[in-house]
Amino acid sequence: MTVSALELVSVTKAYGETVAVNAITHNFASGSYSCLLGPSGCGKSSTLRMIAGHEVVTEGDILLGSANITDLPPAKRGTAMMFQNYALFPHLSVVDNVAFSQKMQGVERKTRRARAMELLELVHMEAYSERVPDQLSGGQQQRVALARALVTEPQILLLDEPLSALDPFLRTRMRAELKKLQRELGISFIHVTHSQDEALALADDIIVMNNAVIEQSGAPQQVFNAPTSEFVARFIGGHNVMKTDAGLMAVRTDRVEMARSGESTGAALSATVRDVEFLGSVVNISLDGGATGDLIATLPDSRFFDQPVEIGESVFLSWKAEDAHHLAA
Ligand SMILES: Nc1ncnc2c1ncn2[C@@H]1O[C@H](COP(=O)(O)OP(=O)(O)OP(=O)(O)O)[C@@H](O)[C@H]1O
Repeated sequence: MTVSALELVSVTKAYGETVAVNAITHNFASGSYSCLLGPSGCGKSSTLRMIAGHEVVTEGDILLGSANITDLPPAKRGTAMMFQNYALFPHLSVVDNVAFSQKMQGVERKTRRARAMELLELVHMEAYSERVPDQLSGGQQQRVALARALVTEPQILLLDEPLSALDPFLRTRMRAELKKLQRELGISFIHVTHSQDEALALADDIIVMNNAVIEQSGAPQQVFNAPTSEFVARFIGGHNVMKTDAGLMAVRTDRVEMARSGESTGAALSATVRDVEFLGSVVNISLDGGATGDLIATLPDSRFFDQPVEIGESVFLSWKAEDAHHLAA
């Protein structure tokens, strides 16, 4: 199967007066894992639902390869959606849940059950085929929902907060399984999340949304290392946003060097230790940077404990010029 790229061209969604998505343009590369990342209400689910065909596009176009799919019904688009609550039919067995869409297409029973069993094997759920959803754990229900979405052989799988119903341990495990599945199938996954960690761990391409627009997109390392706006620097986490004479700047908290007062450094800033938080492998030191604002220095635990600082102590902070990035306000 050839997998096409998906393109959003100036796509807008308005619900009456509310503009949920405002003229966004983005190219999702074929066979890539993309995460739509942003806070609640930024328009990511509306974007996903328009791609799926569950929501009418107010303006703009959605192109899949050379086809304009903007106005096609969901089943004719080459996309499939996996919902947050999995939306399994409670009275149908696992295998019948997975085979359901083929039944609707008139595929004969034996063929559709065989195909459903193939998909259940793919997600390691073949042993549970005759159970009903209530007899499965959250993680198992999610696997069945995945199999059900994939049975239609979509070019693009759309996932709306697929991991949010799982406990933290299972979430990390399923995250790895989603990524592996996407790699094996070679189709595109577009995954909506408000979790920075999830997006950084999974995505080839992160699309950060805020207030109905795309603030920044790119590879995880690129977005994390060089946020271009204050919003992205704060939302992606791990950054200090500093007020300087040259405007707002971002520096990763783990790129801040800390020296004690009196030591000779090319210090950029003096600051006072406000708090020390031990996080296992690293220690976060909260600092009062005066007019520059509050900062955090993240040190490896061994470095911190070699020369621990006390709350109230004065320190000098510095960083390499290339680690500081100008931010749009
Ligand atoms: N059916 C609807 N009718 C009216 N307004 C809506 C509707 N669906 C969403 N909205 C509004 O559109 C905006 C974007 O909503 P959307 O669900 O796309 O955001 P989101 O980023 O996915 O948020 P969340 O993470 O909370 O699901 C919000 O202001 C929301 O209140």
